[in-house]
This record gives sequence, structure tokens and C-alpha cells, in this order.
Amino acid sequence: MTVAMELRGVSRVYGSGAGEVHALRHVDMSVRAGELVAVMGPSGSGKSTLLTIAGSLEEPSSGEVLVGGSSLRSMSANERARLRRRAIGYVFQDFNLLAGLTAVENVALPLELDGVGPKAAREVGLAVLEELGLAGQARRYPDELSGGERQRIAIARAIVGDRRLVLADEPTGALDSVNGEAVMRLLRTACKRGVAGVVVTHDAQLASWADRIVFLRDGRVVDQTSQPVGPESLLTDGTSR
Ligand SMILES: Nc1ncnc2c1ncn2[C@@H]1O[C@H](COP(=O)(O)OP(=O)(O)OP(=O)(O)O)[C@@H](O)[C@H]1O
Repeated sequence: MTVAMELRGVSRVYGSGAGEVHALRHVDMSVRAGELVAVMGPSGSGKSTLLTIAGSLEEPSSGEVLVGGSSLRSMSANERARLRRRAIGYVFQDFNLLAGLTAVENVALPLELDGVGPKAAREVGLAVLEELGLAGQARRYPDELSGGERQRIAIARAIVGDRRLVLADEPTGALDSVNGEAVMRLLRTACKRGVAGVVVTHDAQLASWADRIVFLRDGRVVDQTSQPVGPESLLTDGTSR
């Protein structure tokens, strides 16, 4: 399988002098197309920093980030912007859906911003919603949807078009366990289509939906676990079988 995203020796330092914070220290990590990777670790261990750097929303202090085999450093600002728009989908805890647009209009928005005509964009948006079992919500506005439904629509928006990488930061944070599982199931469905997914979560049960769990501590990768997919592979105390 092709490598969709790779971090090579990535470090990120915030501040300087006595206030220096080493958010990431020499992190090596790669995610293949079709693979879902969970990132876990204590508060402040660098999980969000890893995600924003992988998504080209922030630059590393040193090291290299490759998306689809191309180094972000070798791209112009315009090329990076195009990559963010076309190839990378982002899902955050607070949904970020636009209140004045219906579910399908929200999903179609990235395509429209990228120059696809409204009708064609809407058709692609509807197809993604259908594929994810969300067609029934297509015409509703965000305030007519539950929190779980809103987050699933946000995932549909993150994978619409030719997205190769989906980055999700605590996408299940505000949801109950049933809706949290539904969100992880959708991310898995997206990965089956060949999308590479990276999801930050505090929840071991939800992380068990991933193919692999990467553990961070003090900005370093301290462990990686491959696992059979599905929450049934977890023991009741949250450890892997
Ligand atoms: N913009 C910033 N300026 C200064 N320090 C920062 C900045 N962003 C993050 N940090 C620091 O970098 C370290 C890693 O932060 P990060 O948000 O990546 O951790 P996290 O694992 O996502 O934490 P949490 O689980 O609490 O969200 C923390 O010590 C944090 O205070």
C-alpha cells in the first residue's frame, strides 16, 4: 500500500529560552492509504501538534512532512494551500458546520470552493452521504441534527472529493459512546475507500477501531500497537488482547 502521510524526524518547539516547550521530539510516523491510526497520550503530549503539522496547518521546527510522497517543504505556499483544500480533510471536536447551509450543502462546500459547479458538487455530496448512510439527513440544517449526526456530516465533508488524508482531533469528544462508535465506524468506512485516517482520542475503546495505535508521551512516540480491528478486541479494562 502507498504511504499517504509520513513524518520524518519531526520536532516542534514553541517559545524560546526558559519558556521553551518541546511539543514534538524527533517523531517518525507513517500512515498508509486505507489505514486508520489512532493517536493517544496524556494531555500536553503533542497529539494536536502532530495533527496540525501532518495537515500542513503548522510547520515543524525541524524534520520533514510528506503527503502523497511529496515533501511539504518543497511545495510553494499555493501548492500547500491546494493540497489542504483538495487532499486533506479535517474534523474537529466542535463540528464546524455552517449553520446557514443544509447538510448536503455543507458536504459539497469544499468542492464548490475548489471550482466545481453547485449542481455537480451537490450530486457528489449526496453520493457521499448515501455511501455513509446519511442520505436521510441531506436536506436538514445543522440545528435540526443531533450532535452525533452533525459530527458524521462533518466526516462526510472531510472525505468528499479526492481526499487522501483525513485528520480528526477528538472527533468524538462531545458525544456519548453510541455516537462516538458511529463516528469511528464512519472513519473506518472512509479508510476502506483508500483514505488514510489519523484520529486523536483519549478513549481506548474508540481507539480500538483503528488498525494501529501510536502512543505519545512528552512529544515522543513511546509505543505503537497493531491490533485486530474492532472494539471486541479490547478487554473490559481497556487493554489490548
Ligand atoms: N501555540 C502554542 N504555543 C506554545 N505552546 C504550545 C502551543 N501549542 C501547544 N503548545 C504546548 O505544546 C505541548 C503539546 O500540546 P498539544 O496541544 O499538542 O498536546 P495534546 O496532547 O494535544 O494535549 P490535549 O490532550 O490536552 O489536547 C503542550 O505543552 C502545549 O502547552
